[in-house]
Amino acid sequence: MFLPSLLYIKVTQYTVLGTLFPPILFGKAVELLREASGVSWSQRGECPPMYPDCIMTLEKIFWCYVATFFFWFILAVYLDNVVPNSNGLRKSVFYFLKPSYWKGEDGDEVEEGSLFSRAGTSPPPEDVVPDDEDVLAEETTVKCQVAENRTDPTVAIQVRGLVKSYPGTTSIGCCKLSKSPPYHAVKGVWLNLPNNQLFCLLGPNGAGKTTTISCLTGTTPVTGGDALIYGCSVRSSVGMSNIRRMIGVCPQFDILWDALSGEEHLHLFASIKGLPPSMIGAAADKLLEDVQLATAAKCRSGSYSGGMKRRLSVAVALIGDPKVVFLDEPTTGMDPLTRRNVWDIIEEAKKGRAIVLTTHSMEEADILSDRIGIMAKGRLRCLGTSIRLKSRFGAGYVANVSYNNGDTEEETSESRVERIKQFFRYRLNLDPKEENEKFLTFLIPNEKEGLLMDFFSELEERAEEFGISDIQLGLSTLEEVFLNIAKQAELESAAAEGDLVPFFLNSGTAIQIPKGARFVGIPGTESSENPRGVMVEIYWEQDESGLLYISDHSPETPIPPNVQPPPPPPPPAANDGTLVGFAIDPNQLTNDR
Ligand SMILES: Nc1ncnc2c1ncn2[C@@H]1O[C@H](COP(=O)(O)OP(=O)(O)OP(=O)(O)O)[C@@H](O)[C@H]1O
Repeated sequence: MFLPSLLYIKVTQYTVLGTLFPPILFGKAVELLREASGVSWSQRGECPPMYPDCIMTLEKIFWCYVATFFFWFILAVYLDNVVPNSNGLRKSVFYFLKPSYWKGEDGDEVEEGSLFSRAGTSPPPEDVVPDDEDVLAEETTVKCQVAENRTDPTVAIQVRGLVKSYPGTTSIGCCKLSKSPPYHAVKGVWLNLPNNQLFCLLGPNGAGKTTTISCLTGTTPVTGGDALIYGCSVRSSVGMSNIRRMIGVCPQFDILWDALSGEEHLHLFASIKGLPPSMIGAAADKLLEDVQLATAAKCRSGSYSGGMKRRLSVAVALIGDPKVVFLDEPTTGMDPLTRRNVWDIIEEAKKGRAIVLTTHSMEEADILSDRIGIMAKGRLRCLGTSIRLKSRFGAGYVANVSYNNGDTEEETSESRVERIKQFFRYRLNLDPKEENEKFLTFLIPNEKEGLLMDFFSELEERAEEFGISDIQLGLSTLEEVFLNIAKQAELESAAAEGDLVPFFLNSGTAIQIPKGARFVGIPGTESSENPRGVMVEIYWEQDESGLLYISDHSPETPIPPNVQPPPPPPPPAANDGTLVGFAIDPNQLTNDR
């Protein structure tokens, strides 16, 4: 308190200069008060002469200051632990009562949800046997390895029935309690991801890709199951600290400091990852060169474009030579040229490490991945190489037939096109999906695969006769596979939720049908001719936001006699009295047909 006044005396001849420094002004004020009141530091334990019965002496005030310093400091540390961080994680309100906290053994013991909400316990997600044979085979392999306690040295990441649920929370509002249901974002994923491979995780928005990556990188705690990265468990705090040393992460949203340059970011992360100081400069320069940021290396990242920030995030993920790299939509916002450059970097980075990539670009997945898994609604729906997925889940093959224009009056291009179409119709029972002046496009379903060899050899032999200039045959695209899987998952979930949507029969009658149902029986259509009544096949599509809508429906056909009547008969009516159609299990129809 007296040091500033001392300074003031020292600079008293430079009064103007002294007034520039607030502590000196404050010191002078205290000095004046002290002189006026007669209070001095040496008599701090006594009341001032003018207030002989004072409650607080200067000494008491001093010790109160010391005590409140510790009080506010401890409160700040407590609130820092119990108020949810940016990932919604916090320690329990009574964390300081646990001995493990004081022994430094509590590691990642965290809870989720806001401080003023009570996290309920959520029932685990239903244990469902995967429909897909490849997903089931992978699950069986991992389960066997776990049961036999066998580790495969080629496996970098082993995901063991990973579950992530966000429990329903009870929030206390101003006058009522509101309760949200639990949400299972990841519902039991089993996977072995080998070293030297890039595994691409695809899925529509909200499928659970980022949540899976967050669980594997320790950003969010897992609810059930486990995952091992080179034998270290994400559930243990010791395992997690080993994992953090082994991994590089490019998160979905850039976590960069605007004030630091690209070069400073790489130096910082290289030091955190323990790279020897002598190697940091060279490693950072090489990565900056690779991601084409060498010229902007010394500029503050706050001035970078979105694409440059993504490239810097990719470089941050790769610095320090991590054994496992997680890239969550790394090429979002990049122009096609830069994206190709980043693909080269990722391709190069595969050597000696495992990479997990999520993307919404099917081209990126096709080019970079060694294996692809498609997730939807928290479950892995299919698994395999791009070619396997296309042949199993694609619509089949795409044949493009280009033809020359007819050059004689008898041989016009129309007559040529008609003959090609007839050939396809007669041999494969197919009509073109697309037709223009130069070529015809046919979609050939997988079940016709056996006929294709003979069909295309004959077409090639007769190419001159048909005026065909070129034939291209390819597999359907990964995009089609993705859309099929996403639609299937949406249909399953809609059917499980039991929502009803309006539907108009050809006669104009409105009925309600279960959302997502493929075959729907129409109540009240039973007759002597059709004792089970009639049904329609509904063709569902997804709009741009993924919502299901009815694109078309088949004519009304009799329900086969083996189809079980809906429980309970007669079908219930909707609230407004509209009849409700009943879903027919497609298996009953295929057995019959
Ligand atoms: N803290 C949370 N509380 C409740 N639900 C959450 C929380 N975080 C994520 N979710 C939900 O979990 C689901 C999966 O989200 P996730 O981010 O993993 O999806 P994604 O497949 O990565 O989607 P995108 O392609 O849009 O990134 C979403 O429905 C999301 O709303």
